[in-house]
Amino acid sequence: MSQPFHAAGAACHTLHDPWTHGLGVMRAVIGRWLELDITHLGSIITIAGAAPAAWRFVQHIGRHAYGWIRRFFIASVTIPGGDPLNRNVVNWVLSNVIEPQNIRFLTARTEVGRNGADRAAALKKTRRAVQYCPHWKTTWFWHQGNLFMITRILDGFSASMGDPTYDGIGGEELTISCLGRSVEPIRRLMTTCREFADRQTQFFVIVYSRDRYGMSWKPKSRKPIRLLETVHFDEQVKQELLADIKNYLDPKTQRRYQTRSMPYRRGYLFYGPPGTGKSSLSTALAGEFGLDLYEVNIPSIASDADLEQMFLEVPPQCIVLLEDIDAVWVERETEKSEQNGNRRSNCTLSGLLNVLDGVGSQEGRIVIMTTNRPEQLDSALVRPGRVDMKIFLSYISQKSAEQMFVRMFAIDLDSQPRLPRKKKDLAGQEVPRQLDIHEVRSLASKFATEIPEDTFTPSQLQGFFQLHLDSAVDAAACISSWVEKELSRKSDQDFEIVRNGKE
Ligand SMILES: Nc1ncnc2c1ncn2[C@@H]1O[C@H](COP(=O)(O)OP(=O)(O)OP(=O)(O)O)[C@@H](O)[C@H]1O
Repeated sequence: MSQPFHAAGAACHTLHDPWTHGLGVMRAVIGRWLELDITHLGSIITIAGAAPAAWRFVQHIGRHAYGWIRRFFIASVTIPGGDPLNRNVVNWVLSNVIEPQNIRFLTARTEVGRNGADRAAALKKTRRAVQYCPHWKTTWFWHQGNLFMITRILDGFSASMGDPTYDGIGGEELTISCLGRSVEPIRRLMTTCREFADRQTQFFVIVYSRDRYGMSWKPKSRKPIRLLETVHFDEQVKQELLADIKNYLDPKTQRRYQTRSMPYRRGYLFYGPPGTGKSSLSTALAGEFGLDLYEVNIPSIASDADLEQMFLEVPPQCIVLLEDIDAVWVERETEKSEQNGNRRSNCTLSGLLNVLDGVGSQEGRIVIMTTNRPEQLDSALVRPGRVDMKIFLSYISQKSAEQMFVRMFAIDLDSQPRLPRKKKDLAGQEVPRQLDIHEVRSLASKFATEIPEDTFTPSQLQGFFQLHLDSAVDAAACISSWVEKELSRKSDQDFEIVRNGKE
């Protein structure tokens, strides 16, 4: 009679005290062990000894089975590290497959000198942001009804991490595998990744430069698209340049060139004093036509063969930018003397002419060269075929100065509510009221009359605007004294000395 009562009591007890219950179980197990026959113990030891061999056997079978599955039921595509497509795929995976909140493995390092920031300044002892990159090797996911596996080969990972501009995306070889016997789903996935990248970068110009070993092109920065209206120079020349590039990029033109056996490429020379917009125009054109910009820094190129390799690796439709071509200029005589042993430059003029001409040059590319000293350029470099159009960017005209004024101050007009004619703040001070576009335009034309024609560079004027962005009225009022001061400076090397807040 007491038995049922006892059992019920135990159940109740167990329910309320798991600790005691656990102890009870352990006691039972140990009790059983103690009751073990020694022959049982021998069998257990034998089984334990055989377990690793069995495990190895299972692994071996597993590897073979996986190998067979791979061979007959898995399609795969490998993308080399550094290829733009690799970057597109990793970007897509990071945005659509790997959820940031679920990532537990990251690499971290201090952000130094990214996006063209000043390396020296970056290395100063200021606290800098920490850059975290997801650290992943393999990921599985379903996409459009197919099962995919993406594996990153991390062999060269430490080398990538040593590169200060590496952002954890697209540096390592990738293998995309898909369950099935066709690579078609992988191709579709790659198209999705590319479209995703295009959508992400449609408001940016991607600037590529050679990696620090000079081995491959890699994205250096993403510059927000600069509208052509924001680069001020002769409107007629601007329209001619635009029409020329538009015509060149038209597929019909390509067919015409090809049927007539003409090399399908175009070269432009932008020349003019420093600060007149040569680089800005190049970036604006890349944005306007949706092209990537490939920057070639000739002094850093090790040899003509490397230069040729670089040109071979640029994609068919892009802009190749050779900035300050005069800075690397080697006159033919100098080049001859260099051949006699006094060699200074790694990359020769003839090497440059070769790549511009065709050896190792991609069809469909646009080459833009910029210079401050066009008179020093060899006529061979700027002959038609290598330079098809020369654009002079000069000191700012009154008309451009007026346009620049309107651009600086009209930008926020629409988004700001129009204030009443006279308004006072809580302290009774009069608040400057919002101008309308007509008033800005009229101030702009007054402003422009104060600017002597073709005297200042647009970048000088931009410097003036930076000091007066708060008020168009102030800018218009201060321009005459600024002009006077600038004209009285003997040269560009004269600096304003500011003492106790005064000049
Ligand atoms: N024509 C222009 N229209 C508008 N802004 C300009 C123009 N020219 C220069 N700027 C401004 O001046 C700055 C320097 O311009 P940019 O670097 O394009 O000149 P650059 O001619 O390439 O100079 P450098 O020969 O020294 O390389 C930029 O911030 C740019 O916005």
